[in-house]
Amino acid sequence: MIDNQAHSVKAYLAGVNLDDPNFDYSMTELANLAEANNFTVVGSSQQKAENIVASSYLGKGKVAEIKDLAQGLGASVLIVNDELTPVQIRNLEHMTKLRVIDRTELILEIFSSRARTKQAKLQVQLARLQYELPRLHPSENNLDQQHGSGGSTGGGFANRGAGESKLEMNRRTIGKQISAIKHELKEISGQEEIKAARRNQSQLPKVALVGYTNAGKSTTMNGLLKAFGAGNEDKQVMAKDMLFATLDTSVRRIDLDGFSFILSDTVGFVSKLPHKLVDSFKATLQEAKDADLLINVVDAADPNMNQMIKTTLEVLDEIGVKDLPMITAYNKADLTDRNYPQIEGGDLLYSAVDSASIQALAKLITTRLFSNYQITGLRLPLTAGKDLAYLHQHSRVLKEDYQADGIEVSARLSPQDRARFSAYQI
Ligand SMILES: Nc1nc2c(ncn2[C@@H]2O[C@H](COP(=O)(O)OP(=O)(O)OP(=O)(O)O)[C@@H](O)[C@H]2O)c(=O)[nH]1
Ligand SMILES: [Mg+2]
Repeated sequence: MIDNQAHSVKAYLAGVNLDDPNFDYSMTELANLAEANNFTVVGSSQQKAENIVASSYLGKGKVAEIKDLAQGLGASVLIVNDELTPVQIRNLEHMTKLRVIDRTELILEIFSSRARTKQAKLQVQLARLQYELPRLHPSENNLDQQHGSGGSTGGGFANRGAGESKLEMNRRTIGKQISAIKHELKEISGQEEIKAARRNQSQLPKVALVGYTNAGKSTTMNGLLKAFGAGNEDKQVMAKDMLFATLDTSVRRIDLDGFSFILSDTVGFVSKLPHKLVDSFKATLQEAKDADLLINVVDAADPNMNQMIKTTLEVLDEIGVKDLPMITAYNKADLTDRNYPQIEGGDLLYSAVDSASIQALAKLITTRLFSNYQITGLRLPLTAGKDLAYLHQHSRVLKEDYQADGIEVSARLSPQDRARFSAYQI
């Protein structure tokens, strides 16, 4: 565990640049992640190279240079821009005399400190244990370390045998914890009420807010809820100026004029999001996979906007979201000098805290989701209670009139539902 809550610890950053055009941006991100973890970033170095050095990530000369610079600036921690092997971390710590933290551990740590619900906590714990498992080392008393009570016990040759059996025990314990958590997560997602809620939700079109962390997804959800919350206006989600404020998925029904859909808000993205983390957040990200329309919320006031868009598209690809219709929603226009709200092509420049913007977003969603829906008149037999219930769940029923020979209904129907009820059309 990274323990820097009591006072801000000074950290030095380092990264290997393998001729990556986005390298500078990834270092900016690393600094933001470090600061989100309460570190004070005092300096940063990069090494241009063709390969990562297998034993120590950075080359020897660079390590010596960083050691001097970091010490001169009073840093006690070195944060590196990639996920390192256990050997690389140990060697770097040995060579620099600094505590070395890699990008994955940094992100895991932020997720740990933000997790509030049981599901989020279990998902983070799972990712953390999976990260730690291959990093157990015979010379380290890892489980003690995990509970914050000790560091390396520095196993020499003499206690190697004891160390190895301890290692086996630690591996077994972590392995058991991993299966227990997987089991518990499965149970949570299998709970009947959640399943029932999903079934109900699946009747209406689904829209998912996705995007880079801190772009304004939750604020956008709150704006739509406030204006069109269908009686759930007070079910606002948490929006906050920090990385990864949201770690769960919230799902709400939105009733626009004549149209309804299900809106979800979920965890934000960052580049090089650790695979294990993406993997353990599968359930949370499911909503985005099931969506009929994605709203990619972008911070239009951030100079790195284009890289953030690229990052979001990469993460979506990684979680298997492909070829879904998408609106790019350029948020925080109030922090730019441009006029808003403004619809351009299929996209929107807006501010999530501006009500005219929220109306424009709603209109755009309507156009994209419901353009081929039509108001349809039906006459159902009086015995068609099931059909009527279906219509209420799947569409917006605008009129329902009981007459002697049947129920006259007017509803806004998708092409599929128009075909389904064609026999009853009037
Ligand atoms: N000025 C301005 N600030 C905004 C706007 N939209 C959101 N914010 C602020 O941006 C910060 C992040 O907003 P959130 O809605 O929490 O962002 P998010 O995308 O849900 O972030 P994560 O859940 O952390 O990934 C908050 O401080 C919001 O108040 C906007 O249109 N204008
Ligand atoms: Mg959020």
